[in-house]
Amino acid sequence: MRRGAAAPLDVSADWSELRDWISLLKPRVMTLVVFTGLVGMLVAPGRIHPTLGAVAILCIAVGAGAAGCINMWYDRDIDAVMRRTARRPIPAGRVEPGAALAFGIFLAVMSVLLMGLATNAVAGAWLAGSILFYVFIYTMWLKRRTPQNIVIGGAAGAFPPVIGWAAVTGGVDVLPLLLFAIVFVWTPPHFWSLSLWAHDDYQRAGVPMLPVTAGARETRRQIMAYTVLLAPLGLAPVLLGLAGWVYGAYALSLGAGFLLHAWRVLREPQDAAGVSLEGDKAARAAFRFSLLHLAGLFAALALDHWLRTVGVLG
Ligand code: HEM
Ligand SMILES: CC(C)=CCC/C(C)=C/CC/C(C)=C/COP(=O)(O)OP(=O)(O)O
Repeated sequence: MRRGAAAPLDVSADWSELRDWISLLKPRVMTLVVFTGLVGMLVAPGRIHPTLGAVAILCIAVGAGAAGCINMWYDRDIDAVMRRTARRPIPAGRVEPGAALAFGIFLAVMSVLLMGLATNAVAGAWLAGSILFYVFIYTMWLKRRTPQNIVIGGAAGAFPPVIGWAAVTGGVDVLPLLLFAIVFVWTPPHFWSLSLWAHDDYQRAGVPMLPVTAGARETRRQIMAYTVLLAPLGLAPVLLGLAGWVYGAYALSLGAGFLLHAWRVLREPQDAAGVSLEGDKAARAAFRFSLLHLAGLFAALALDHWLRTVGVLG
């Protein structure tokens, strides 16, 4: 190199390092979490300045991401032995565990403080509670101890609509509690569908997910049971007069669609031990549908609310 010439910048190295830090926040999973928070905010009565509303959504995104980052720090031992997670930045050795923990705690504290300052203390407290629940109750306590980890721990992922609502109103009401219940009951069939085909990973890591402790057949039955509960719960906002028929029509179709997927999971061709003969085809489809179901339900609620607000519907 000529004396005095600047050293070439290795942009690709910088980019892949940045990508690692971003991936610690589990951005793909968090998009739907943030969307449910946004809808909680949109359907809440009252007004919030658009800038403050955007800050509140950012806080939910960063807070949820921070919780995911601390989860990855704590789970680095089991993530290293699971095929699905072995390439994550900490087990792959690209990010120091201590640095990831500091990053997660810093973002968690900042998101809660900013939420409290930009909106109100109630929303800040709900956000803090969700992060603490996900980190301490789900990750550090239940995940490695009981197959009910998802059922109880799933509450953490159900808080965002309540947080969004609280950011606007400073309180809580029946509709956000119903939205909480919907995400809460949705989480087991969402996750257990995935765990049916990720079973070997969890077994190797010694994580007591339902297919490992109770077998695939029982997991399929439980998926069906929660989906049966979810369908009427999805309709509850209409039945209680808190949403209109547009939402009701979507809730009915999406609930029926999820039930059909759960039925196919139950009837999946399987051997005597319950192992799928088709590579868990039905479970993979049910997992994909679970994402469409929740996104569709919340989008329909926002649409229904908007149509009724502008007076297109009564
Ligand atoms: C304790 C509760 C939950 C557990 C254990 C769980 C588990 C998982 C797992 C293991 C994956 C695969 C992602 C990966 O390979 O990194 C996944 C994907 C996903 N989850 Fe969940 N989940 C939970 C709750 C939720 C909630 C509440 C939401 C949204 C409201 C959600 C949204 C998503 C989305 C959008 C994906 C797809 C991500 C992608 O495209 O890769 N999950 N979930
Ligand atoms: C506002 C706030 C704090 C929201 C939290 C959102 C939340 C709890 C989302 C759950 C999503 C998720 C990927 C769980 C997987 O945990 P896992 O450790 O079982 O999955 P892994 O094996 O992929 O790490």
